[in-house]
Amino acid sequence: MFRIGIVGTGAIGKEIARAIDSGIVPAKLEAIWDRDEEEAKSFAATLKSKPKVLPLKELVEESNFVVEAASQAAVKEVGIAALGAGRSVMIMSVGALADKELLERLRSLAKNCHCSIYVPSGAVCGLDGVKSASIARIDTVTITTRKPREGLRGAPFIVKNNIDIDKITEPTTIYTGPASVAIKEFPANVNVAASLSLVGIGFDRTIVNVVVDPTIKRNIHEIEVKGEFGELKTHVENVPSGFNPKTSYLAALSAIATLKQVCEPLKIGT
Ligand SMILES: NC(=O)C1=CN([C@@H]2O[C@H](COP(=O)(O)OP(=O)(O)OC[C@H]3O[C@@H](n4cnc5c(N)ncnc54)[C@H](OP(=O)(O)O)[C@@H]3O)[C@@H](O)[C@H]2O)C=CC1
Ligand SMILES: O=C([O-])CC(=O)C(=O)O
Repeated sequence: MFRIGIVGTGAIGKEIARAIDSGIVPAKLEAIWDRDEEEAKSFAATLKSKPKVLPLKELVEESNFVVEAASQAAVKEVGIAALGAGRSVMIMSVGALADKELLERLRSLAKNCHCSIYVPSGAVCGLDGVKSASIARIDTVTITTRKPREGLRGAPFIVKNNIDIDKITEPTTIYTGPASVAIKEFPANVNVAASLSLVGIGFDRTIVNVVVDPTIKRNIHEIEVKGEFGELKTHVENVPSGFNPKTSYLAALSAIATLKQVCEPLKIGT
């Protein structure tokens, strides 16, 4: 039986915890952790499985599968602690894996301990097709992320460039460039571009457009891929999480679906 530990109990971590608690994922919710320990404790008390609230080291010791749902900065610490102790890990803050050295370190730890690193599709659709297409030649990959103001507010790129997001009254492309840069400029907004880069043609050749769109209420991601296989286009209009407007509900659902797949013998999809 999987004994899951979750680091980060915000919008995604809470949804995952509730899904395990209610039996949607056939596993035990062993422990949770958040840097707001008191909040994590009150959340744990609302769950029927009453998970322990434990700092990273103890959480890893008590669990046999660790979920990172915290921040890009947390990925290194969580990944190394979990894989180093022989636990598989699921990473939500995928942008951290743009750091080639970190990615290689985590890969090699996983290989040595016969563990896996799971990266869910998150808030995008179509990674299955891109993964298949990448077996042959891919020429171009573009992702366009459109979010309402609240979905982008506070991003380093916006702050650094003094963009007054409240003065934007029509759909405006504020960034076009490689995923390698986008993921640093919008760390809480375009992790999807990182997942796409990992399955496709890498962080430098994946082009990201970020659009502030005050006319919409959903987080929209569009992917376009051209290659030897033909062409692929996906479009998803995500309901934002009620807890965190930057994060789409689908991202949490994708994490839950991935955990279900990890825990069950039947695996479907590319
Ligand atoms: N792969 C994908 O498609 C998607 C990925 N994401 C990413 O997934 C991650 C989780 O998203 P979400 O739940 O919406 O984020 P939230 O901000 O709602 O929740 C994250 C929680 O983790 C806490 N936290 C941050 N760093 C640490 C740490 N080192 N140790 C313990 N707790 C920590 C945060 O505390 P505090 O508030 O103090 O920072 C917060 O309570 C984010 O990095 C987000 O960008 C989001 C959407 C889609
Ligand atoms: O949830 C979303 O729509 C996408 C997101 O924030 C991310 O990829 O970081």
